[in-house]
Amino acid sequence: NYFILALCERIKCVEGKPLEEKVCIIPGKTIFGNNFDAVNVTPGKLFKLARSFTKLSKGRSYVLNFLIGPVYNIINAEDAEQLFQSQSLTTKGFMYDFLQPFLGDGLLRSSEEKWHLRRKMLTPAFHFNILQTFNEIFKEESLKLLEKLKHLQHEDVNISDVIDEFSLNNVCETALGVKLNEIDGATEYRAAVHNLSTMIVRRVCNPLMYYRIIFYLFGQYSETKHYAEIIHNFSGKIISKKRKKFFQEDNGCKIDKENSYVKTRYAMLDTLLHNEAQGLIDHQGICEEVDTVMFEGYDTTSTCLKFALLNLAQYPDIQKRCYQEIENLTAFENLTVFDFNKVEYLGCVIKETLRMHPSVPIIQRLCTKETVLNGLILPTNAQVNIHINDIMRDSKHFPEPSVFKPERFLPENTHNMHPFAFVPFSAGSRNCIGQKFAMLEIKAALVAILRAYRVLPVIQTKDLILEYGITLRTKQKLFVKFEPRVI
Ligand code: HEM
Repeated sequence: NYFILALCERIKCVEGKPLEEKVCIIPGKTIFGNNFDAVNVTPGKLFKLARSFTKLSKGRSYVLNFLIGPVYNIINAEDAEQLFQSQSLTTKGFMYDFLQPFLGDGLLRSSEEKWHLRRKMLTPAFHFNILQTFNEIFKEESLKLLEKLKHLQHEDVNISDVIDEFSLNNVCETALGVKLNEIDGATEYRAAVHNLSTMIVRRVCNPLMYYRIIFYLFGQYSETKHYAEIIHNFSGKIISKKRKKFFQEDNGCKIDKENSYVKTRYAMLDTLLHNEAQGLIDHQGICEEVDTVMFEGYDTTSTCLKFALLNLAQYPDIQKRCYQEIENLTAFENLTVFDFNKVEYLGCVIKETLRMHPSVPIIQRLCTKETVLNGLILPTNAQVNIHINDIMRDSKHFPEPSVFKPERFLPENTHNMHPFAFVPFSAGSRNCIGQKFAMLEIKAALVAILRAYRVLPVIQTKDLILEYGITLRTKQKLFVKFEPRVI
């Protein structure tokens, strides 16, 4: 039953056939299974290692054997289908434990009853009517972004410097209902999120640090605690302040009977305070959800926006077509969610960006009991890695997968697309709650930028060295130039 020297329980085939007939088993570098394959690799090497496994397996999903349990790695849409449709394989894998000091048991990490309750609670905060009020925030922040770019025209701009702030401002104002620059400690907050992410990735790269006791004794436990405290103090302070205001102004009246219609500007925190008033969530629960939404909504969106700008700079013809699509739209301040939804080709550019450079390249599930999946028997504690990155680069579904072709996503070309071939936001019950939010925010920023500037390349996308982070990262800094349009 055991893959002996890896000290790992085996995955078996339902029909009792040899496992190799169903999946590829990646041989380890040592006789101890794959236990020592990734010791002390860098995030960049880890990304490369995963791609080398994909190459070795020739498009078949594959198995790795570790001391903590076997890992079934899904790399194609056909194998992902059952998992995404499963109602039982919804518990997150061990990597998400590293986020616990930071996010607690918020929506991303929680499971079963707690997840159901919280997902139901937060869903109205992403309703179309609420997105319309968020649209006003996205437009304001996009105009502020243009103001910043005015001082950076014709220069090589490190886009992280402007885009990260844009994205964090948006999520802070939509989640908490306050402008980031009006709050003390915003700079420290941003730095703490960044440092914590870096430390989590370092932990992922060192399997010894997966064991809590080793991490406490020899890892960066105290630094993790320190940065987590900065983050919690920041959001906790705002939550307490908003709670006072919420009850003074009787904001509970903002939501009508259907729990969806809002007349005034609204924040996700209002939804949570409304539920607190009904005894459905407590202060700690609110903090968990606010931290989760801030974290999930910040880095993911800014990563996509940065890659989209790089792609637009790289392909001037595609950029020109996007510009032609938006140049005659009404004044930016008046654009509605409906207007943004009609901007079809730019939407295809964002989707193609997410296909080639998904902000979240890998997600993970845990088998809490023996589980049958794709004809395999996965033992308790087996992990399932879903390589979103590989699924969306499968030439069966995306011919010439390394070529940037937004046309793939035009409606006439998507009729026969496999339902799980394009999954940047995951799929099934644990899909991304913020996907419409993200698409709208990214579109607003790109429409504002493209109407004012031509984006020019400084670096080549083909030269980028990709790295695993909590979100996709690059070894290099990302630069483009912004040249004002002469109209
Ligand atoms: C381009 C932008 C984004 C991408 C690519 C993205 C991708 C994803 C993915 C792949 C998951 C599944 C994670 C897993 O199964 O472990 C997820 C979950 C989640 N996302 Fe996003 N996301 C984006 C933007 C956002 C935004 C803007 C928000 C909120 C404002 C958000 C909030 C969440 C939350 C709360 C979850 C957990 C949902 C649950 O488990 O019920 N995301 N996202």
